[in-house]
Amino acid sequence: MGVSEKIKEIEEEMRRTQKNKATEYHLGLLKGKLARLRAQLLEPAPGAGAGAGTGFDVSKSGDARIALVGFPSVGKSTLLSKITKTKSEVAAYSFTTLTAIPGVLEYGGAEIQILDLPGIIEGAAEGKGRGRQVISAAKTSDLIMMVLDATKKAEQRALLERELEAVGIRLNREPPNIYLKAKKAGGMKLSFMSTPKYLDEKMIYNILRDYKMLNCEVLIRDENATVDDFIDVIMAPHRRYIKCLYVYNKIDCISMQFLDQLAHEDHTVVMSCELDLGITDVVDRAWQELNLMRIYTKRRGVQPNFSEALIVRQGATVEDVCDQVHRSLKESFKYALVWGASARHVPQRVGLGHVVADEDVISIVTK
Ligand SMILES: Nc1nc2c(ncn2[C@@H]2O[C@H](COP(=O)(O)OP(=O)(O)OP(=O)(O)O)[C@@H](O)[C@H]2O)c(=O)[nH]1
Ligand SMILES: [K+]
Ligand SMILES: [Mg+2]
Repeated sequence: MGVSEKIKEIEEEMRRTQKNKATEYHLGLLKGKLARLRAQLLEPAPGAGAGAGTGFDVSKSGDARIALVGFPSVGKSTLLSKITKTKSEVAAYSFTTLTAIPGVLEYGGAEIQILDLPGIIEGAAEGKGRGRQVISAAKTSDLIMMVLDATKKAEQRALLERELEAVGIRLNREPPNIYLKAKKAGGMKLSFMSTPKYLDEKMIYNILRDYKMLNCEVLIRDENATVDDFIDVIMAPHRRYIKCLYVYNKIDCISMQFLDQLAHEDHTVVMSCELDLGITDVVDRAWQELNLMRIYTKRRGVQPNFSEALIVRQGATVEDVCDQVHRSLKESFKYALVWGASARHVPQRVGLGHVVADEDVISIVTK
């Protein structure tokens, strides 16, 4: 029996099994098995070369990567052509795009790689169409833009989410607050910060044994942790926690009332590529979700160059900015002058520990 068939069988058994106190442990084990099989599905078979589990052969470039994921003909390629200089073929029929098409979005001196991907359909995670390849490519991104057709049924979003979940992508979530460390000896050591509501010792020991993790240390820090969370922690190398922005396209074809409803959902933006509506909003929101900041450097007496930015993560300090310029810069650092949102007055004289803000201008003074 192939892996896909085994997965189907387990899913079938889970559907048949009634959820109650007596079946809870059995269901927990089935979940664990399912997670292992799904990970296997993504591993290319030995000797298969760059096969099933790998994404498309596009190397990463720029400061971050955004993947456009969605059903066929929702407007992914149309969007790529709007926000980058790359032209990806657009047509009214499904599967117009057959491979990954990279483009570059320039955003105030930052360069973001946008990957236009083939459309995926239900069953993608199990290998339908290019599904697995698309999802593997999505797994390498810093942000998934899930492009949705506003005129289609609301289920499309949940369907896609399920496909991404099935291959270990967790959208807009943090890793579970559970500590797990494999040991060489000493058996299974389990402790809790407070009594968990959805997990008990028996369940955890069962799953650990099933995964042959007979020597390990577990600390459940979150009382709301579930069996799925615990399996995610065991499967950590196969899990990716990625931000997702839901982008509803074709709002030119829906009522104002429905548009208003969509626009108020979390992590959601609406647009019409056809009418050129909301595109800048989509780009701004994507930038926000990436949680990056653009810092412009300025030399004494010279205007800063706003077409080139240093890209740092949210919470970065002047020290991180120095490291971006040059690895040894902080050794000769004396102080920095800062203009912008993080400065109390401009310019503010600051040290290495100063936390910068998006679009700050910084002048570094060395010894
Ligand atoms: N009404 C309307 N049609 C749109 C809009 N944006 C794109 N389209 C149309 O939708 C169709 C599909 O667009 P594509 O960009 O090829 O869609 P895709 O998601 O890349 O499709 P695949 O590559 O086949 O997965 C084309 O006929 C577009 O002209 C929009 O905002 N409104
Ligand atoms: K299309
Ligand atoms: Mg396309």
